[in-house]
Order: sequence, then structure tokens, then C-alpha cells
Amino acid sequence: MQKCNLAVDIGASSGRVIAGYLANGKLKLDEIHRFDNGMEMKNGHLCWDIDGLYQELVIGLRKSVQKNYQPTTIGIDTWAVDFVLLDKEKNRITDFVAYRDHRTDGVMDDILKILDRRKLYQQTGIQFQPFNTIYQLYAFKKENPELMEKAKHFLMIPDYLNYLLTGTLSNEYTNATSTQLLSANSKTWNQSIAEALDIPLELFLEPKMPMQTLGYLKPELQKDIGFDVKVVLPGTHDTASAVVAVPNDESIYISSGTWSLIGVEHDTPITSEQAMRYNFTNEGGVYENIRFLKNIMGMWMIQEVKKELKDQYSFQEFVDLAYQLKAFDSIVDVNDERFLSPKSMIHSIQTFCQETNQAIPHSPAELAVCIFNSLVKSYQQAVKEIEEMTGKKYASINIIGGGSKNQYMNEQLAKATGKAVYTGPTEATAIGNLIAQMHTTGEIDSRETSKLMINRSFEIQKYLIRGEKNEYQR
Ligand SMILES: Nc1ncnc2c1ncn2[C@@H]1O[C@H](COP(=O)(O)OP(=O)(O)OP(=O)(O)O)[C@@H](O)[C@H]1O
Ligand SMILES: C[C@H](O)[C@H](O)[C@@H](O)C(=O)CO
Repeated sequence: MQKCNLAVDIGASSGRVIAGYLANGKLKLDEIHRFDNGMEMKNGHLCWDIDGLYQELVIGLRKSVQKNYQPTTIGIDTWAVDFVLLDKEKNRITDFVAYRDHRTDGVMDDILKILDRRKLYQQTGIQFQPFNTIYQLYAFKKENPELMEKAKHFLMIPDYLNYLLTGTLSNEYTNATSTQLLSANSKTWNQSIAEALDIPLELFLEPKMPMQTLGYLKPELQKDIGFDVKVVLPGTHDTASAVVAVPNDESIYISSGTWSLIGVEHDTPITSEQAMRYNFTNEGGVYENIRFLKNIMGMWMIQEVKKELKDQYSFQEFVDLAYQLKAFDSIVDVNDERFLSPKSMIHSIQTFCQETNQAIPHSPAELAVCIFNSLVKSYQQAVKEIEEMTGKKYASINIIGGGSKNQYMNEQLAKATGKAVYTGPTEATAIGNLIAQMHTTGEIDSRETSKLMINRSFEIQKYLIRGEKNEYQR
């Protein structure tokens, strides 16, 4: 039997259970189970199928035994901001409403009439996004005052899955920062913000830092799967885990999946006027540092176009089509809210182009090129903003996550920024999750060791502009 750590990494479009172990100084990965994820309408709201996700997690645990693994620890990460509320008997009293649901339409504006925008930013350091937990909680309270009265516990998605595994309630720190309810400096829930919005502070537990043991499997689950395992906290926000696996500290990173998260690590929050204007966020990092980054609409746009075209084209085929199209220059502002949860992504892109007097993309190739070039343009702008705010020049950008497989965008980004673009690892989030577990068990002793290990274990590709000829070296 092979001893291993298990990373459960659930993204907005897919989830996986990955076994990780050290062999000859390298981190080895084995994908044990993969499943789709998505939202569905329930009780008039877009929701996640949380019970289905839990079942997939348990299937992953069972498969690990069938594959002859002996898991010693398990860690869960998912996307951020979404939550569930439990009553005093610890029963779920809300659906897992998804951040793209329209319940938060207009709520941010309402709250910014109660709270001063600058103060809110200075206190929390969090980017203004209409779906942040603070706006979702407020919308929920307005719609369901009687349920809010009954609510006794607030859990985010990984907190809830950890509760189902162990029976222990917790609020993990990196994910808690995405609520916009935590003080960036003290790393505790902000009383004045909660009170101003009449959100009961009793719902929250003292945030627990990553890299500690939460508990063990509940007896009935142990019996079902046939073994026990230590449940450990990685950065339960997937982006926090992903950032741990960036191979080079000196690069700007882009964690590219459903969202594109572009930024750098920083010791302390940056809450300047400029950072607020550029709408950068200061989320909590696994090493108790700050992930100073911007949340950009990301591959969601091509995911939606793919779906609308009835999955006739794979992601790789969209990339191939983009290469074949000689020129198509229309650009959309990917951060425009119309792209967050549209009825039709294709129609929204076309309308944007029409309103801005640009050529309207019709073919799959034109739509792909428009999305890819528009994303690259927003990355280029964010790079400029990061350099301006940190007062530092960066020689390279490192793209991690599934989106790093998009060669067309990687090349365009190198061309647009004149910087070396490194890509990989593609499973950065699971890797960062595993590294946090290995820190907890003592298998990895320092951050430096983990960076060396990542560079030794995974192939990193390089896209580079040489001289004036725009040649790329891989
Ligand atoms: N072969 C490929 N070529 C180009 N792009 C690809 C390829 N494979 C995957 N992708 C891109 O990667 C994205 C998925 O990335 P990833 O698996 O990291 O996301 P996720 O984990 O589901 O979501 P999240 O970002 O919410 O965690 C797809 O939407 C697609 O755009
Ligand atoms: C909204 C997204 O959940 C979040 O901001 C992003 O960081 C993420 O989790 C991407 O997977």
C-alpha cells in the first residue's frame, strides 16, 4: 500500500480527488477521481448541488482504497464567497446559492449607502464584487428574515464539507477573507461592519489558520469507507492553495480557471486609494501573507460559449480555431457585469461589440479570438497596475491552472507585455493543497523546500519574445 495525502479540489467547473506523495525528492500526483460541477435552478435561485459534491468526495475516498492507497491526511479546497447557514441543531436551513445568482443585483449599491466605500476597503482590503458574501448575506436576510433569526452557524463550502466529514464546525481563514467581513490587519471578523448591516457576529467562529489538523472522520464514515484519515486545513479557498504552487516568487501569477486571478504575494495589505480604484483585493494567504490580486472574468466566458454551442468544440479546438483566424480585432471589457451571469454569453459579447461600434463576432473562431484577446488585454492592464502599485518591475508572468493550456493566450500575453510567460503546473490548486498538508505533517519543512520541490516535480513551459521577430521559445 502507498501512503499518500489526498487533495479534494472542487472548482466551479470540475472537481477532483488527487493522491499526492513524495518519491525520490519529487511530488507525485495521481488523479483518483474527477467529476463535473455546475449550477442548477432550485427554489428560484441558482444553486450548487452540495449533496452531490459530498457524494463525489466520498466516492473519491472509496476509490483511493481500491487503488491501494493508504491516505494519512485529506484537505478540501473550493471556490470562495458562497455559504450555508445552520440552525442550533446544526441542520442546514439554506440552499447553497451560487454567487452568480441574481439575488445580489443592486445590493452592493444599497450597502454602500450604509457603509463608506473607502472605510470598507481600508478595513477589509477586499475587491468590490457584487457577489461577495457580505452582499449575499444581506440579500438573504432581506428575503428570509425568519430564517436569519434561526441561523446559528455560518459555514463556507469547504467548512461545510469538513463538517460533514468530521462533525467539527470551523471557519477557515483564507476563505473567510473573501466574505469582505474580516479585518485585513487583525484577521478577525469586523464587528463594526457586521453591526452596521445587522449581521449577527455570533454566526461566525474565530477564523482558523491553514496548516492545522481539524479532526478525524466521523465513526459512521470510517465504517463506510473502511479507514480513518486526519482532516487537515489547507488554504480552503482554491486560489489560496493555487498561489502556494506558483513555481517562482518573483513572477506575477495568473491562476487561470473559471476565473483569472492575477497578482503577487505581499507581506501586508495594500489598501491605498489607487488599489481601491483599480479594484484589487487583499485575500489571506496560506502563509498568513496577503494575496494581492485582481479577479478577472476568466475562462467562464469560453466555458459558456462552449456550452451554448452544444459542446461541439473542445477547449483545445477553440484554441486551434483562434490560431487559424488571421485577424479579428474586436475587444470587450471582460469585467463588465453583463458577462457575470448572462442568459446568453454569445449575445452579450455581440451586443457589447455592437454598442462599441466594433465588428460583431459570429463564428466560433471569432468568438474565441474575441474572448482570448479581451482577456489578454485585461491581464496586460492588470500587470501595469500591479507594477505601478508595488513600485516593482516584474520580468515574468507565471500562469497556473487549466487555463495555462491555452497556448494562443500564452503567446499573446508574452507579445503584449514583452515579459517571459511561464506556464504550469496545471493542477496548481491540488498541489498547493497537498503542500499545506505536508507542512502540517512535517513532510515538508519550509516554503523554500516546497518551491524547490515544485520546480523539480512539474514541467514548466516558457514563452518568450526574442528581439523584434516575435519568435517564441518553448
Ligand atoms: N486543452 C486545453 N486547451 C485550452 N484550454 C484548456 C484546455 N483544458 C482546459 N482548459 C481551460 O481550463 C479551464 C478549466 O480550468 P480548471 O480546471 O483549472 O478550472 P476549475 O478548477 O474547474 O475551475 P476554478 O477555476 O473555479 O477552480 C477551462 O475552462 C478551459 O478554459
Ligand atoms: C468568486 C470566486 O469564487 C473567487 O473569487 C475565486 O478566487 C475563485 O475561487 C476561483 O476559483
